Amino acid sequence: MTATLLNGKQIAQEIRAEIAEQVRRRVQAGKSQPKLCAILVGDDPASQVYVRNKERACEKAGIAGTVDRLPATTTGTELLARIEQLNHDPTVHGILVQLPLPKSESSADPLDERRVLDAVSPLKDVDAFSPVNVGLLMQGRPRFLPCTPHGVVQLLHRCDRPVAGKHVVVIGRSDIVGKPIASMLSQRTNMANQGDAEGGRDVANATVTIAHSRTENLADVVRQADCVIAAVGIPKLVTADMIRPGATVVDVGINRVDDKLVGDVDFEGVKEVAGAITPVPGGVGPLTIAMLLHNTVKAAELADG
Ligand SMILES: Nc1nc2c(c(=O)[nH]1)N[C@@H](CN(C=O)c1ccc(C(=O)N[C@@H](CCC(=O)O)C(=O)O)cc1)CN2
Ligand SMILES: [Mg+2]
Repeated sequence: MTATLLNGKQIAQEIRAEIAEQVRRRVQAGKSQPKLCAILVGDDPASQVYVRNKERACEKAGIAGTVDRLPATTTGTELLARIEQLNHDPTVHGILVQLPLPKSESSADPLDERRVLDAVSPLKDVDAFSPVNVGLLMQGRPRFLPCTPHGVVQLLHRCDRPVAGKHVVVIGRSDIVGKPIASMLSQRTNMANQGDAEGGRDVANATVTIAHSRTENLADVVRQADCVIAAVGIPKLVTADMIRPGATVVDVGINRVDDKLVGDVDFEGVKEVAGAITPVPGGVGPLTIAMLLHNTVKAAELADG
């Protein structure tokens, strides 16, 4: 069997076109142009590419996008002060701090990721990393959905891969992907809130298992899954023998091995067993940026009152 390819790149393009149209209508109605400010500290090459891609995606969608590029020598106090400025700037609707932050050069005044993310106003927190937004999501009344998990939900929804009543195994328990996707897929209502739900399937009400580095007999656990979501950051961890025939396999991993991009799934082997599979690149990654645009428009709507 050869799996259906879940083309995240194409779905991201569809979503971005929908958002561009939403922004066009919004501005035509006399409302403000949504504005996103990204903060990039240091010179991590991958982060520079992601932030540049966010800037470009904003521009194409009619969203104003700016990037604050700060040196790796920036202190915790300086970064918190910049976030506070943006929190109070009424022209800025969305704020994000690109992760990872560099290893601090100032031991007296370090860049503390938790403190930095906590400082972003929950009403402008388009990454949905603040404790307020995480709490709202856990309670089933999200304000912003975290971008990568929302991308996965959109992918399953738009590719007609229902998970209601099914067993989803999430491999990985990060705050950015594993924990929120497990929460979203197990909730009572569909979390996919971009675009028209018609034609899609219920992406909620799943039975979810979270597996991780301490899980015993990982292969046995994964073999029980109707849908596997791999977000653990270990290249090609998920192999064909771990997959139930016909299962849906979503690869969130982006690992650089010998200058090549490799997912957490052994794509060549698994595609012969799975019912559907995302590639890397071109799977979940492009949806992260599409869902960031969605959240930026939502932040502008919240500011409308
Ligand atoms: N503040 C944030 N930091 C980080 C996030 C985030 O959502 N918010 N996620 C990742 C990085 N990221 C966006 O920031 C991101 C990663 C990958 C892609 C993507 O499109 N990947 C492509 C491959 C691109 C490549 O060649 O590297 C793909 O998978 O097809 C988009 C966004 C960590 N930090
Ligand atoms: Mg991918």
